[in-house]
Parts: sequence; structure tokens; C-alpha cells
Amino acid sequence: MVESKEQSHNGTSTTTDVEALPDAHLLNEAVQSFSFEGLSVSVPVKGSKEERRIIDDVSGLFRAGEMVALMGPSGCGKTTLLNLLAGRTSDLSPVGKTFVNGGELSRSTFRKISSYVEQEDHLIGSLTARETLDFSAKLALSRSISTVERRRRIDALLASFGLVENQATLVGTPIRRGLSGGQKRRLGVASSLITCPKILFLDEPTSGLDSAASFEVISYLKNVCKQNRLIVICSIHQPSTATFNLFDTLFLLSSGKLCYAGPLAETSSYFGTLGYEIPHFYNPAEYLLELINVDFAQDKAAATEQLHGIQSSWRSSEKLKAITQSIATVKSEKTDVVLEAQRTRNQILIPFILLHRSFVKSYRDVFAYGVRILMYLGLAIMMGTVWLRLSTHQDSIQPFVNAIFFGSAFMSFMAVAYVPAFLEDRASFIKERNNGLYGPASFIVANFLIGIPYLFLISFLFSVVSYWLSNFYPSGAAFFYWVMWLFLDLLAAEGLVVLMSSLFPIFVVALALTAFANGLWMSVGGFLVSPRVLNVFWKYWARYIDYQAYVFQGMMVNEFSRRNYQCGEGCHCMYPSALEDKCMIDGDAVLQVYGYKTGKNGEWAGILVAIIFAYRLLAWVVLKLKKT
Ligand SMILES: Nc1ncnc2c1ncn2[C@@H]1O[C@H](COP(=O)(O)OP(=O)(O)OP(=O)(O)O)[C@@H](O)[C@H]1O
Repeated sequence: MVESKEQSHNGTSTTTDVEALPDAHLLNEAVQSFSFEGLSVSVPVKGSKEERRIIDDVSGLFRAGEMVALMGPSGCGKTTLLNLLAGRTSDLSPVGKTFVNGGELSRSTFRKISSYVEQEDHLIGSLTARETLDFSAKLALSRSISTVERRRRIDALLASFGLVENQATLVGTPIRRGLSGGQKRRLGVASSLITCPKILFLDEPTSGLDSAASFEVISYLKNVCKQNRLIVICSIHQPSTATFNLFDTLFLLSSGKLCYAGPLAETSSYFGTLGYEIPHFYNPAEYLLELINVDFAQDKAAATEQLHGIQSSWRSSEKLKAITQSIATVKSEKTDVVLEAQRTRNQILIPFILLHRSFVKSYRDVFAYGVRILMYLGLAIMMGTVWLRLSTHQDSIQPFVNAIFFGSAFMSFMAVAYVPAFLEDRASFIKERNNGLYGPASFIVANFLIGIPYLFLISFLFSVVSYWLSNFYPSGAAFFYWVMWLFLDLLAAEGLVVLMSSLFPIFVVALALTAFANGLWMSVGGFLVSPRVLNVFWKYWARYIDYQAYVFQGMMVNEFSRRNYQCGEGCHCMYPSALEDKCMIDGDAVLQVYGYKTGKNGEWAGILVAIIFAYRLLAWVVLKLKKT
């Protein structure tokens, strides 16, 4: 155990016992202070031209090794302020400035020295704790860091967050229990430290945890903060007394305004001088929150008056003057932020690291592909037994057409089963992109590549079962053409899921829109309304970009261009063709009814490939433009 003395921002010192870390790569020597002045944000009030200030003239200064609790009643602006400090408010226009070591930093440099841990972990459930850190490290660290060094850093982080014994435990999926809630939260924090940030922002790191687990998370965090002189800023709801006392500094907000900002140890005396003694044996956090909360007060007018009094006392306090003076001093003594020179990461490798991670996920997480493989196999058995051993008699022509439609359209429709898995991956991507690990191109490429073997396997298994059971044209070439059409169908359907879920990353909305789009493609694809009959509105745009239409006509040609069928009793032929005098129907006659030409396989497959790439390209554009 070592003892460290830290200077808090108004010059008083706090003493803490901390455990020595086995490694010092996290040590912050670059950032001595993080300050901000006059931060304000207004949002329009719905239905009026007025604006409401949700953060109102907030200033503060934190020093290396300081652990800050950002506290206040629900809706007071904690998350907004945290995002503002972290430079993550793309939809708002804040005023005020932030300084690191007294100087302003560009957004990209600030990203390099800071990290943000969101309330939701967005960890991949089918990876172990060590793998989670290992993949984060591979994505984050430049190649100049050797494998041995990377492992050493991971070992250090596992040790720092008490996860050594659980390093081989899975994070946990809905059907496989893994780490506990507190362990998951610690792992989330550890993985955001892999980039060695100097300033760490955490949005309610204890939400959803019981008081024991909350205490554990914050104490591990505190040790790391002290040992490495990091600046740690946490928004926190209502900590227990023990957890509250772990913080050095309290930043107390209500209705967007500061009520107190200073050492936690001085909170009691400060509020005492205002006439609000924190009672002994009472949770101080709870007392302070009740004091400044207007929403649940029985006498709203009195509570509001009390709050205004506390806020105005803060504005005229000596403590605020000391903070303002300290900010002016650090600005006048401005020093540069000197970061270690890092070789840039090899961007080409990133999709392959993501691919490796997705591969591990896909074979461990049955929900990613396993359930879909089973679902499609079930569908193949159902289809093969319903359309069982069709003959080459003309009575089987319509069932063949129906089977082709059902096979292609229903397969695309069932791709909606991929929505939840994609939304989980997208959430990890957003978190990792915000922490500067990689961009949408790497994500889209890796996501596309990982799908290829699984979708091929699904297409192949589905066809092995249903093609031969239903007695489609029995030749190896025809079988593999069929597999090809199905494979392209699934690739396009998955691309549609990726596009819709990127546009509307809400499960029900993505599901409904994908189903709607597939319903539309199904309706105009050529089976339900023949292209000869389809009205011009749909005919001249929708059909050309309808992937299901190309799959349907490709499969139709595959079956009917190769076979002839026997006419009915008395040589009655349902489709007139040149073979009528032999009591046969030339399969081409069926194709003519739909207006399908033969010899166009290459063109149609090419268009399908273009549609598949177009969906991915559009999804990339959406992810590039949509930051959350
Ligand atoms: N982009 C925005 N547009 C309009 N209003 C917003 C926006 N962001 C936040 N607000 C409003 O600002 C206030 C503060 O929100 P914020 O989420 O920061 O509070 P909070 O203290 O983190 O709340 P909680 O503890 O409940 O999570 C709320 O009234 C919220 O509705």
C-alpha cells in the first residue's frame, strides 16, 4: 500500500490509501488541469419561440488525480454537462470554453487524451473479459506496441479492476450467465482505459448496481485514478455514504445551475454556513439531493425559493472566486499538452481485427447465426415436405412457381431475424467510434465479410434439403445456380437489414421498416403481379431496384428453361408452345407468360451484386452522418 497526497483545486489536500498497480503505462504526465468557464446550453421550448437554459454559466477546474462526482436531481443536466465537457454535443450549440493545462485543444487532440464510458456497457456478451480487453487493445493501439507489451497492459488492467480470476469468464449472453453486473461495469471502464486516456468521463457508472457493487466499481476506479494521476469525472445518481466518500470533489447541480463545486470534505461546512447542517448518521448525498430538489417538494414555491438562495449563495461565494482565480492562473501559465509520439494504426488491419472478433462472437453466440441456421433448416424441411416430389406434369407447374416465390421471398423476409444482432454490433461500434477506435468503413466491411460464410452455409443447407425434396430440375449445375441465387438473395436481404437498422436503430422500427420494404419488393417482384400487368408507377422504378425480382426470375429461368412438362388428359396443354403436338409444354412458354428472357443470368447476378453493394454503401453514408 502506498499513500498519496493530492492537491484539490482550491489548494486543500486530501489523503488516500491506494494499491500499487503492477504497471505504469496509464500514468498521466501530460494533463495537469482541466478547466472550463461560462458553459451554457439552451434548447428551444416546444411550441414557443423561447429557449430554456439547461446548463447555465457553469465553471470549474479539476487537477490531475482528482475524482469528481457530478451530482444533482434527475433532469438537472448532469448528462448534458458531462457530454459538454467531453465535447460530445453535436445536436446542441453550447457557449463557454474548456481548457487543458490552461490552453484550448482541438477536438481531435481532446479525443486522444480523453475517454467516455457510457451508461450502457455495450460489451460483446460472447467474449471473455480478457478477450474484450485484447480486442479493444488491438483496435486502439498502434503497431509500435508489441504483443508482449499489449499483454502486459491487459494484465495490468485486469489486476487494477479485480478481474484476474474472471479473465476467462464470458461477459454473458441472454442464455449464458457470465460476469456479474459490477464486474461488467468494471470491465467496461477497464476497456476504455486501454487507450491510456488522461481524462475519463463516466455517465452514471453505478446505475443498476446495488450499493456493494457500486462501492466496488468506484473504489477500483479511485485506485486507478490516484495511482495514475487521471482526472475522473462521473455523473452519479444517489450514492451510498461509503461510495460518496470515495470522491474528492463534488459538483452539485440543480436546474442546470451550480449549487456547490469543491472538495467533498468541505461540503458539510459550506452548507452549514448557509444554515443547512447535514445531520449526523444521514447519507449526505441524499440530504443534499433532497435540499436542492424542487420536483418532489410538497411546497414548491418554498423549495424554489430555497434553491434560488443556494444558487445565488454559490455565485457570490469565496469558493467560486477561488475557482475563477485558479482558472485565470492556469490560463496565464498555459503549458502545452505533450503526448507520446505514436505511430498511426494500420487502418487496413482494423476490419480484419473486427472480423476476427465477429467470428468469435458468431460461433459462440447462437443468436448471431446459429438460430438463423436452424430456422432456415426448419423452413427448408417445411417447404420440401409441402412441395414434396413435384412431377413434370403440367399440374406441377404452378406449384413449382409458388415454391420458387416462397423460397426466395420468404428467405429474404426472414432476414429480419438479424436485426437484434446487428443493433448490438452497431451499439458497440458507436461506443468505439466515439472513443476514436475506428470508423464506419471498417465496421461495414467487417460486418459484410463475416456474413458471407454463414449466409453461404445457410443457402447451401436450405437448398440441399428443399431442392431435392421438391424435385426441382435434377442437375448439379441447376442446383448450384439455385444456391447462387439464394446466396445473393440473403446477402441483399442482410444489406437491407443493415441499412434500415443503421437509419433507425430502434428494434421495433428497424424490424417494421425492413418487413415493409421486403413486403414491397415481394409485391412488385413479378410473382404476385406479372411484370406485364404491373402498373407503370411501380414498373419503372421499383422493379429495377427490387433484389427479390432478380432472384425470382433467375430461379424461374433455372427451372423452366431446362425442362419440358407433360400436358393433361386429351392433350390439353395449359401453356401453348411449339411442343404442343407432342403433348408437351416447353418450359420457355411458362417464362414467356412472365416476360422473362433466358441467357441473362450474368446481367441479373451483376445487378444483384450492385444492389448488395449499394445497400452497404448507403449504410456507410448513414453511419458516417449519424453520430449517435
Ligand atoms: N438535446 C436536447 N434537447 C432538448 N432538451 C434536452 C436535450 N438534452 C437534454 N435536454 C433536457 O435538459 C434537461 C437535462 O437533461 P439531462 O439528461 O442532462 O439530465 P440528467 O441530470 O442527466 O437527468 P437523469 O439523472 O434523469 O439522467 C432535461 O430536462 C432534458 O429533457
